[in-house]
Amino acid sequence: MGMLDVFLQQSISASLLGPLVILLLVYIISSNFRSHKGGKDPPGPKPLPVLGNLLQLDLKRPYNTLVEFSKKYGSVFTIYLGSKKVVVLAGYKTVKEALVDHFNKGHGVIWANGDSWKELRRFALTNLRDFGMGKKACEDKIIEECHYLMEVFRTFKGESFDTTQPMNYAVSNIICSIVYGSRFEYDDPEFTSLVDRTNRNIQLLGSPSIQVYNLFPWIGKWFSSRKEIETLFQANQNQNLRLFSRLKETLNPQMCRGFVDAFLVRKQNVQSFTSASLLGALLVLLLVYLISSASFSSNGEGNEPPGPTPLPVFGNLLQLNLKRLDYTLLQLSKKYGTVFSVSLGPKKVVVLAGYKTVKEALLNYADEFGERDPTRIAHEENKGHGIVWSNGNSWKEMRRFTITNLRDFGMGRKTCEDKIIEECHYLLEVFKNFKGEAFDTTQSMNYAVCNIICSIVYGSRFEYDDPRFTSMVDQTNRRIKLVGSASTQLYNLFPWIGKWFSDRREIQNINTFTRKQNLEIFSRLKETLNPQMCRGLVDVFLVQQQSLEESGNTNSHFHDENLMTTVQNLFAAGTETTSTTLRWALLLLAKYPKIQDQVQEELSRVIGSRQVQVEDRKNLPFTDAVIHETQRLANTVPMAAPHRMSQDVTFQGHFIKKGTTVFPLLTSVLYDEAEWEKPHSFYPAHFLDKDGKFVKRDAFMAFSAGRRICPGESLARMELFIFFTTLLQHFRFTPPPGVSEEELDLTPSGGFTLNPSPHKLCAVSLM
Ligand code: HEM
Repeated sequence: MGMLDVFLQQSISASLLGPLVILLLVYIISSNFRSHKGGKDPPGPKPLPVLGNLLQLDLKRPYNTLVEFSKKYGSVFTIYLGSKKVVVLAGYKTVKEALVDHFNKGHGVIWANGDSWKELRRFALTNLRDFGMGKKACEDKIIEECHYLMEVFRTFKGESFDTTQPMNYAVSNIICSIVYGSRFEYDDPEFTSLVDRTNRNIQLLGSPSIQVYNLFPWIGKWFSSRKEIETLFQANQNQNLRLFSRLKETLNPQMCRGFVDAFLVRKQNVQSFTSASLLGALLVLLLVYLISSASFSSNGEGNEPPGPTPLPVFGNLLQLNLKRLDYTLLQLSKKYGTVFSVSLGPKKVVVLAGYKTVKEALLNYADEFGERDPTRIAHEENKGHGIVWSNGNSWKEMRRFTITNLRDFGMGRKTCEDKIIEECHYLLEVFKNFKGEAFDTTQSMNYAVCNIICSIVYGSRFEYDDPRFTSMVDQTNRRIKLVGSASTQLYNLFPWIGKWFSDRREIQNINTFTRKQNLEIFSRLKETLNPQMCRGLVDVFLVQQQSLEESGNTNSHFHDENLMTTVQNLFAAGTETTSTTLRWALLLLAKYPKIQDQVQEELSRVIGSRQVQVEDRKNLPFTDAVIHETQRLANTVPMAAPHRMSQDVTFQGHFIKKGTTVFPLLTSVLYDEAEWEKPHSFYPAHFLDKDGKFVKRDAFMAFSAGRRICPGESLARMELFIFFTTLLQHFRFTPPPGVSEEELDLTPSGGFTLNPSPHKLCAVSLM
C-alpha cells in the first residue's frame, strides 16, 4: 500500500499538471483575449487562462490579496477575475485622483451608469441631506435610536452576547427613518425579516460562490446561493411594495415624511423614475449600511449520495487524477462509502464501489443502471449507432445480432478455436524472428488478436505486413489511447474549448480514415456476397439488410451507419482489451519467474508438446488461475464504460436521479479488500482451493455484469487461454539483459483501458 500511496501522490500532482498544461495551451492560443490596442495596460500578476488570477486571490478576503499586490505592482494595477479584466486603484492619492479629481470626466462608480444613474444619485443625495445627513432632524433620530439600542444592550446584564442583530436593527432604523419617514420596533416581524434578509443577501453576494458565478454566469444553475439570493430579493421586493402602497395611501405632497414620499411626489411628474429604480436605490442604501462577513456553505441535499464538496466550474477535477481516475475514486470510496458522487467539471457522476454494491446495482437493478452514457467524443463519433455507445431498440437489436454472430463465427464453435490456433502459429513465427532479443510485444500481439476479429467480422485474416491491415490496427489502437487521454476527458467535460484540442482532431481524422477503409472492404464483400454462404458478420448484416429492404421494412435498424459503427466498435472493444491482457500476462510471468516455472511445469506435464485445445482448460487449473489473476490485477477496463440511470431510483438509501452518469468502479471490485486475500499482489492462489483445483470467484468482474456485460467475454476467454498457453509452451519470457525482474515496472499507463508501461521482453525459444 505504501507504494500505492506514493503513486497516488505522484499521480495527483500529475492530474493537476494535465489540466494545467491544457489550460496553458488554451492560453497560448487565445492569448489575444488580453491583447490591447494602443497604450500600456497597468502592470499586474500574470493571469492564467479562463481562471485569470482567481487562484491567487483569497476570495473570502480579496482586499487583503489586493493590498499585497499593490505593494508589488503599484497603486494602479491590473488583475483578471476569470477572463474579466479589472483595474485596481490603491492608496488614498490614487483613489482620490481617480474618483474625485476625474469624477466629472464621466468615470463610473457603482452598478448603474448614465443619465438615469446621475439623476437618481442627485435625488438620493438631496434627500439624504433633507431627511438625514447634515440636518438636526437626523441627529435627533440617531440619538433616539441610540437609546433603543442601549436598552437592548442593558437587557443582557453584562452577559456576553452577539452584537450583530441589535446593531443591524439600530442602523437600519436610521435608514428607515430617512427612507420611510419612521422607525420600527426591534420586535416588529415586518422590520426584522427585512433586515435579516438583506443581511443574508449581503453575505451571499460576497461569497466566493457568487463571485465565481459573476465571472462564469453560465454555471449559475448549479449555485444554490444564487437561487437563495433571488428568493430573498423577491421577498424584500414584495415587502417594500406593501410599504410603498401604505405610504402612497397617506401621501401628502406638502409634507414628505421621507425619501419614498419625495420620490413618489417626483414620480408623479417625472416619468423616468420607475419603481424598479426606487427599489434599486433602497437596496443600495441598505447595502451601504449593513456590513457583514461572507460565508460559503454547501448545504447537504437530502439523501443524495455524499461526496467531496465541488468547486464551481471545476467540480472535483482538481482533486482527481484524470490519468488514473479509477484509483483516485477508489481512495475517495474509503472516505465516502460505496455509493458516492463526484463532479467532473459540471458533470455530476455517481460512483459505485465494492463488489457487493456493483453487483447489487448491475444485477438487481439491471434496468435502472443499464443505460449507456456516451461521452461527448463517443457521441460525436457513434451518433447513437452500434453497440458500445447506443441505447434503446437500436442497441438491443445490434447487441443481439452481434452475440448471435460471435457465436456463429466465433465463440463456442470449433471453427473459431481453429482460427485462434492458426493465428497463434503466425504469432509464434514473429516471436521466433527476434531470436531471444528483447522486443516490444505490442504490435505483433495487436495484429494477432485483431485478425481474430477480422476473421469473425469480414471472414478472413490479413498478413501482418499488409499495409491496409497494419494501418487500420495501428490507427484503432492510437484512437483508443487518445479517447482515454486526460485531454479528451477534459474535452468531454468542457466541449466549448474543444477546438484547441489536437487530440480531438486526430480522433476525427482516424475515424474518417477507418471509415473509408471499412467502406472499401464492405464494397468488396458486397460484390462477392453469396447469401447461402456467409463468410462473416458483415455478410450476414448485408443479407439481412437486403431482405428487410425487399420486404419494404423502412424502419429497420439494419442500416449502413449501424453496420459501420458496430464493426468499428468490435475492432475497438475486441482488440486492445485482449491483447493488452496478454501483454500483462507475459510481463507478470517475466517478473515472477517462479510462477512462470509452475505454468510451464503444468503445461509440459499435462499437454507436452501437442497443440493446446480449449477443452484442456479443466486439466490446467494453475494456468487457468494465472490467467484469471492476470485479468484481476491488470484490471484492463477499470471503470467499465459510463452507465446512465434509466429512471429515478433509491439505491442503498441514496436517491439517484434519472439520467445521472454512473461509474461502476471495476477497480474497486477486482481489488476489493473484503473479497481478495492479497488485492494488490499477483497471487494466483486467489483462484485455487487448498487442493490446487480452480475455483470461480464471484468478485471476478473483469467483464462487468448485468445488461451491459461484455458480449465478447467467451471469445476473449478462449483467445486468452489459447494464445497464452501456446506462447508459454514455446518460449521462456525474461526481462531484457541488464534489467532485473524487480526492475520490471508494473505501473499501468492510464486511459480508458490500462496498459503496461512501455517495455521490452525477451522470448527465449524452448523448442
Ligand atoms: C480481455 C478482454 C476484454 C475485457 C476485459 C472486456 C471488458 C469489457 C467491459 C468491462 C465492458 C463494459 C461493460 C459495462 O459497461 O458495464 C465491455 C463492453 C463491451 N465489450 Fe468487452 N472486453 C473484452 C473483450 C471483448 C471482445 C473480444 C469483444 C468483441 C468481440 C468485446 C466487445 C464488447 C462490446 C461490444 C461491449 C459493449 C457492450 C454494450 O454496451 O452493450 N469485448 N467489455
